[in-house]
Order: sequence, then structure tokens, then C-alpha cells
Amino acid sequence: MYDTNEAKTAVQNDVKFHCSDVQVYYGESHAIKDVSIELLDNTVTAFIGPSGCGKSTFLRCLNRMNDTIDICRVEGKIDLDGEDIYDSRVDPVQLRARVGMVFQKPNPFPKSIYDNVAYGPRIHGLTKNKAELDEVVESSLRKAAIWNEVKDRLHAPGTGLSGGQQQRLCIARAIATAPEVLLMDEPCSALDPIATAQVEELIDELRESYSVVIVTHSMQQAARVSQKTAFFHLGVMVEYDETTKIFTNPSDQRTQDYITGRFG
Ligand SMILES: Nc1ncnc2c1ncn2[C@@H]1O[C@H](COP(=O)(O)OP(=O)(O)OP(=O)(O)O)[C@@H](O)[C@H]1O
Repeated sequence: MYDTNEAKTAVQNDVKFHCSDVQVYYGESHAIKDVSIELLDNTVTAFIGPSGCGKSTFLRCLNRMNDTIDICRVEGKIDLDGEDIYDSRVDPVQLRARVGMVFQKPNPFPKSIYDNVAYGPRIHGLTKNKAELDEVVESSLRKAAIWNEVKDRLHAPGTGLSGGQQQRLCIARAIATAPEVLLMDEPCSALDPIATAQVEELIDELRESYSVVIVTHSMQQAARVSQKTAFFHLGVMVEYDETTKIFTNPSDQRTQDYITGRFG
């Protein structure tokens, strides 16, 4: 039913994130229950599940974006390369340079294309001079597969690009701080089919350099772009396995019901 690519399966890659017994509360409401998962390097992991099951909440735990929500409380342990990201010594701003994020709606800053990409390297002091910064901007735009479309108008506003171009600009902005992990929260939901195909192709390329975690409502997209899939339901991670296995022979009846469209 779903077109998965078994040859792309990545089982031997290193663990980037080791999450154990993660709980998330919004006030009294228990949104994520006992989630334990290992997320691999050089792998695209898809989070799927019905609306409200907690996919975005769990994704936001991985770079402490939930810290910005007053009523949100995270418990359990989340290690990135063996280091606890919730340790009081960890600076969330530095963490977010290592664990970049791309949102549902393209959100370029009201700045030029160049300045959008240069923003992260500038605030983190990653380059020594203008020539180095130019290089980072160019290589990030190239990796995000948008260089050829913008190279002659780097000083035009980022907000003047099409939706698909804006999303690739946001991916370039996330890549510019040399992250190790890219979190993508429904990155194609505001894009047309052509822009979606371009971003999906890009996600496949990004996997060579990063660990990519993507929340998606589209099971076809999860099947196309990911090697691992986690299925969430009512705040619980029901099943986590090779994408091929999840879409062809899931172990849990709830996963089976979801992928065959019986609920959600
Ligand atoms: N800022 C918030 N304040 C209070 N409750 C929240 C907040 N964000 C999410 N929730 C609740 O947490 C639960 C999980 O929401 P979340 O957005 O993580 O689910 P999701 O699977 O990503 O949903 P969708 O696919 O619709 O985006 C829901 O019950 C939601 O109402």
C-alpha cells in the first residue's frame, strides 16, 4: 500500500538521542506518557499518529522548545550524544544551534535572504570574517537546494520568495549553525505538491549529514522519506520500528488500524 524503500533502511547508525521514560504535562494534562526511544544518526525518523496524540510535543522536547511554554513540564531523561540536555548547565540557545528546527509554516525573518542564513552564525560567533560568513551562507543555501534560485538576489527580502522557497530558506537557516540534528514539524503542510517533492528530496539528502526527525500527517510522506517510524496514540508511543515494517507488518493492532485508515 505504501511505497517504502527497503534498501534505505539504516539499522547500524549511531544513537544521537537516547530518551527514557519521558513524560510531558501541560498543567494537569498528561500529554506524553512514558516515552522511551533511541533516535539514530544519518537516519530520517518519522513521528506519525492522529491529531493531538503528542507528536509535536515530543519533538519539541528534543531541543527544549517546550521551555518556552509556561505550563509545560518535562520529566524523564533525554541524552544527546550521552549528555543530558535538561541538565541545568545546558544553555538552551546553544542546544538549539545543535538541534535545529523547521516549522510547519515557513517563517523567514523580515530580513534579506543573506541575513536570514547569516543570523545564526552571527549570534553564535561561528565565523571570523565576512569571507567566511559568505562561505557559510552559500554552502547552507546549496545544501538546502535553493542556491541557484537566489544567488543573484541575496539581498532581497526572504519574505518575497514563494512558500516552497521560503521553507528551503528556513532549512538553510537551520543548517547554517552546523547542527547535528534537524527537527521538522510538518515542514510540507503549507506547500504545494511540487515544493513538497523538492523538500522531500532535500530531506533524503540531509540524512547524509544529519539525524532528521520529522512530524508528518501524511503516511505516504513518512513512507517515502523515513527509515524509522514511531507511531503515537493518546500520548503513548505505541510502536517504533523500521518504516517498512510499520507500513507493511505492524506489531500492534492500533498501528494497523491507523495505517489502514480505521481511525485518525
Ligand atoms: N501549548 C499547549 N498548552 C496546552 N496544551 C497543549 C499545548 N500544546 C499541545 N497541547 C496539548 O497536548 C496534546 C498533544 O498535542 P500535540 O500538538 O503535541 O499533538 P500532535 O500529535 O502534534 O497534534 P497535531 O497532529 O494536531 O499537530 C493535545 O491534547 C494538545 O491539546
